[in-house]
Amino acid sequence: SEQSLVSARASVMVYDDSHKRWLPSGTSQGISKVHIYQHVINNTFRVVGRKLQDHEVSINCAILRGLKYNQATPTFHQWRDNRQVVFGLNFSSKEEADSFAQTMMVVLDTL
Ligand SMILES: CC(=O)N[C@@H](Cc1ccccc1Cl)C(=O)N1CCC[C@]12C=C[C@@H]1CC[C@@H](C(=O)N3CCC[C@@H]4C=C[C@H]5CC[C@@H](C(=O)O)N5C(=O)[C@H]43)N1C2=O
Repeated sequence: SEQSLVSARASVMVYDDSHKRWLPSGTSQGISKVHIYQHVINNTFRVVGRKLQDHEVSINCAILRGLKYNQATPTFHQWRDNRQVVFGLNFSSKEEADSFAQTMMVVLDTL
């Protein structure tokens, strides 16, 4: 019932506001395969990432109207979820960052 619109390799990070530093998301560092999934029945979207090594879920974040997607650098993009958690994606390549961002912008336009 969910289809992947785009996938990209990225290191998923979460910003620790209290210590002003980025932490790897999940129990270990490592590259994830990060998708934007569309739930076709209720037309909702989310970002889901799983570590390449052990398939641990590194991100599972709804894409909601009004999300501000910041392309801080060509390979590091970031946004706040609706609980104000800041996620960062450190992409493995500029090409993957571009295709992910392009799909994200299209999704945000349809919300
Ligand atoms: C208005 C607003 O909300 N602004 C938010 C951003 C935002 C804007 C608009 C909409 C949504 C959002 Cl979320 C904001 O500024 N935020 C969100 C939390 C963190 C941060 C605050 C302070 C620090 C200062 C430096 C900067 C930073 O984090 N980086 C610089 C650019 C890439 C650089 C790349 C990689 C990561 C990998 C580890 C660390 C490193 O390279 O070692 N690092 C970096 O250093 C990265 N910060 C931020 O991005």
